[in-house]
Amino acid sequence: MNLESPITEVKGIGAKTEKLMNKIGVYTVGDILLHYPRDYVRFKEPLSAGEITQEGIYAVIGKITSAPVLKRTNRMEIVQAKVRDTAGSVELIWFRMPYVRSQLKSQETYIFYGKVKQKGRQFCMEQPQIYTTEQYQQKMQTLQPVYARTDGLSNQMITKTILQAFEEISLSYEYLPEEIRKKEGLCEYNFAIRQIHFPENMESLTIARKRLVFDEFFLFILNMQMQKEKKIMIPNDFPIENETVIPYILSHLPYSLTKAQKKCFDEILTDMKKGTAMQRLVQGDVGSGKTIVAFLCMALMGENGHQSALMAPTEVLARQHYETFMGMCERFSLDRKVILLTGSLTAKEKRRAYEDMQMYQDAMIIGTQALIQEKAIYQNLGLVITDEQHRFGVRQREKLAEKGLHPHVLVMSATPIPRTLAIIIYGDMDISVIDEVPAKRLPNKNCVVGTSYRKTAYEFIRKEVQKGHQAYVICPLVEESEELEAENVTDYTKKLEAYYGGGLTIGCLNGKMKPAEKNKVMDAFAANEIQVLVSTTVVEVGVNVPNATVMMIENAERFGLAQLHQLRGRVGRGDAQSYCIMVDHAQSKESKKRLDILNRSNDGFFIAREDLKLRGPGDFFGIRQSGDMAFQIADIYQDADVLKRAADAVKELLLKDSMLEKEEHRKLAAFVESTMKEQMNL
Ligand SMILES: Nc1ncnc2c1ncn2[C@@H]1O[C@H](COP(=O)(O)OP(=O)(O)OP(=O)(O)O)[C@@H](O)[C@H]1O
Repeated sequence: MNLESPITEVKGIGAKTEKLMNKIGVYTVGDILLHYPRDYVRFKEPLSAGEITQEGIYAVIGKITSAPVLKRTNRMEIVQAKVRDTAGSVELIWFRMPYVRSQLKSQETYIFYGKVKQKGRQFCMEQPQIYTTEQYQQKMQTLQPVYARTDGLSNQMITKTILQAFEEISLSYEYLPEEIRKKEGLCEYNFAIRQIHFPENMESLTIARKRLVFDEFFLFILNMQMQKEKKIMIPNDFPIENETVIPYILSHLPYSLTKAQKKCFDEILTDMKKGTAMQRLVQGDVGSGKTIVAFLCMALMGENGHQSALMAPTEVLARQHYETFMGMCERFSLDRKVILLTGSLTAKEKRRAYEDMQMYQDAMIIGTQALIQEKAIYQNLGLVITDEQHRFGVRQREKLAEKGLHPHVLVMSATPIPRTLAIIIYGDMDISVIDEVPAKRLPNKNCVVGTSYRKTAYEFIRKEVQKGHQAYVICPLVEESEELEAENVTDYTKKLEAYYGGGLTIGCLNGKMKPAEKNKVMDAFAANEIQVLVSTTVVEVGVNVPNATVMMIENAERFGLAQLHQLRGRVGRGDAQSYCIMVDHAQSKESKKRLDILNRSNDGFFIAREDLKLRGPGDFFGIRQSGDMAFQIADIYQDADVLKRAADAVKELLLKDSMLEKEEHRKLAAFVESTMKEQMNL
């Protein structure tokens, strides 16, 4: 077995599990090993039965007071037992596990681990894991991985598969040159990949993570720099001869551009008139007005007879932009074809979109990744605008170039990255910054509260809705989790429905829904048919419903500051005063300190800088700052130092051996080559 072997070669993986694995992007043995945990949990200090006073995940220590009983219903067998102390008891229930009965001996002490629910006045633990005291002590030393997963594929199944894969595979390669590894004090790849899944302790996890983060940055920058070396300047094939559309649009806009928007557009215009194709990044804080800049660019292209495309990260956003652009064309009486191309269009609609792309040489085309697939054939594509999530790297440019296309490229980013870091990450691009929001807008009012404040928050939401406004409530999880204690949208929606008792219309949105369902919910929210939207972070990037004025975030402590800032950027987009309520479940000193930064400022760049100051190595549980960047484990904020070191290491390496031809760099060259090929297969 090797890394390229199909996942079915791992013992125990049949066709059914294979399908589920595919759903989380796992096709090969290599894929599952790169499916890093998204969190870790420590086994908790055990409590005695009487110490349990509310629902949650617990370890309960105690004696089984009487022999477990086995009950048979016509559907299944159920084993029941009880742990008891003088202050209380917890009932234990196992479904479809009759063998448990013979495992447990009356009057012996065990530790039971699992989720406790309250049924009437009795606390109940369902499907608890059983440990002896010694076994549990050992477990407490280790950290348990928690993986991103899908319905039907349990954390245990993923864990088992990875353990099995480690048994069967020999991981002996080390591609990082010894010199770099030593200088940077990095552990071996072998060690890192094992420890990231099954860390022996916190220290080894930190060591492992350091290595993998370094690798990710190092390979990314190396790739970029090597391509840059090879790259010949692409000539600008799209002359701008007519600019009249710009002053025309600007004079018909209901507002005037901010100074920062103007400066940014001027920089773009200068690029477009240069002899070579543009490659520019526009960084703008949430709500700073990037969309109008994109529209101006695309209108200009159309005016000069060139097509342009805007690639959004999600269907929801693509549709939103499409509607906005259609609306603007109408308002400015611009006779320009706007085409929508996304994966969820029907076959007939897609065919129509392709035909329109053939017919209208000056069209504005808006869509998702579907825009760069085989069947999308352009006429004279002069400009591609994308966002950082699908950062249109050299690879994708090559993909377009294969089709004979060399458009200008504009990348839009709402992640406020300090300039020093942006220069490294976007080393192959020029950078513009929109560093102000429209002046008339009222800054959001923020508060950080505990869970006891919920009722007040719900009543506040009710009042805002009565005024005609809308609210978002964000939860970290889609559904209840066995491993993580955090709110989930499924149960929360029910809870809110029960609370408001039909008085308010509640909607539910999450990433697992089909695109068509998501569109329906978003359309209903945009039309104010849904007044309170309970959602995961799928609304994070770019959603623009200016009528929404409340953003309530449950488990705010579980999100990165940049992510929270993005989330609250969904409100305060219209004229009305908006509010962000962050519910801190941890109430720890650290979480208070972090959330206070958001409380104090609405400026994304300030937040990013403060966040950098606060963070230390190893400070990463449950928090992925910039999940929207191209990195799997590395985090540009938290790992800013490593990013700089990796950039220096690449520079030094390429100075010595610019094409990686030396013997000691062979393995690295081969590795870079293979990762590049992978990226080509988009
Ligand atoms: N100069 C301006 N003055 C007043 N309003 C503006 C200005 N520019 C844009 N807007 C409005 O501000 C709102 C937010 O703009 P836009 O959707 O472009 O934000 P964005 O930069 O894409 O932010 P995000 O990254 O959060 O999506 C829109 O409703 C837009 O019409």
